[in-house]
Amino acid sequence: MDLQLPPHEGAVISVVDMHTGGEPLRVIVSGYPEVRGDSVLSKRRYAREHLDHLRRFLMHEPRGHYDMYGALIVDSEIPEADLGVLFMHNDGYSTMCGHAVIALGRFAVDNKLVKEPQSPETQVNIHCPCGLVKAFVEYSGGKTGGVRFHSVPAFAFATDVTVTVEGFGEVVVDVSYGGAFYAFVSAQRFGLDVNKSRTRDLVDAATAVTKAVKSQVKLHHPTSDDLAFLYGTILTDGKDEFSSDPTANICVFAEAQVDRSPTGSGVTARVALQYHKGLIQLNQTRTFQSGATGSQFTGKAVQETKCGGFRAVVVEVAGRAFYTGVSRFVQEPDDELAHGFLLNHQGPFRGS
Ligand SMILES: O=C(O)[C@H]1NCC[C@@H]1O
Repeated sequence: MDLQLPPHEGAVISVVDMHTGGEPLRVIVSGYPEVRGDSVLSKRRYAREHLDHLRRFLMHEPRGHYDMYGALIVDSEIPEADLGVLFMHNDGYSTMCGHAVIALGRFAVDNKLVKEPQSPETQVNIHCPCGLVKAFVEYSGGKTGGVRFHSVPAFAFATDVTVTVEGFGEVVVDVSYGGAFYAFVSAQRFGLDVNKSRTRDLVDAATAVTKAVKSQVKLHHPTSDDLAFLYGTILTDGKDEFSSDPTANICVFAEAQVDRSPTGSGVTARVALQYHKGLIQLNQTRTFQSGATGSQFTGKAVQETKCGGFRAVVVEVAGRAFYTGVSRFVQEPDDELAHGFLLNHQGPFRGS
């Protein structure tokens, strides 16, 4: 059967779907209008202000779902970048996304966005809103495989901060930056287990922490105010001391969105925190496991550096991404739900 597109209005948007450790990545390959701006950060602002209907069209139902994630490839103003990217989720636009970098590394090599692929690894420089991230993609016999990346300087922003969390009282959290800011706290503080508790309970606790930190801790980033916001909360199993055993965490980000992967930017921030506390040394590789799916990334601090006045580290994160499909999305003129809506099991219907 020769599949035809139905009669539609507006652009046809083509995507390639992938996943990294279970976390989806919808890579937008054509159909988007020009994203204006003279930097990746200003393009992020432009997309938020002028093109947000397209994010909802692709991320929300009926084409996406509550926990969908996307990447829009854009031009970068940095000469050494092979590509620029904007990240999108259920509520807006992120500044860093490790699971997406792992998938995009493969995508870039497979789709010849880099010059000549090299074996055993091809370097892909991806300009994310937080800065230049270097991905190293396994490449052999014409096939791409696992990906490791070096993120932007990561640093512990504040440790042992007491916040008052609705429903839980005073909670002590750490705040760390790995291209995006996260609050970290052991799930045990809420009587929960990141591997065994109901996802809904983990989401409720993490969301309450996010709300508290957002209102009670003022964040700042040395290079741009656009980076100074709390992206989410990561509940951990509390096993921060170095060990060859995996340590589990679950990341709840954006609007109570649950990462299926161990969270590349979260692993970056968590390694920076562990390094800051003297719990891990340079080049000690730790395995991080998703409490949601059991999928794993590895992470290690590879170099000391600075970010403004913060002592920072370059963190290497490694994982594997897979392709799941290719789609072309359209909108029929008489479809009242075509613009996208969100439904989760806890809240009311939210049309967009
Ligand atoms: O791997 C990561 O860094 C991302 N996954 C979804 C939330 C984060 O952006």
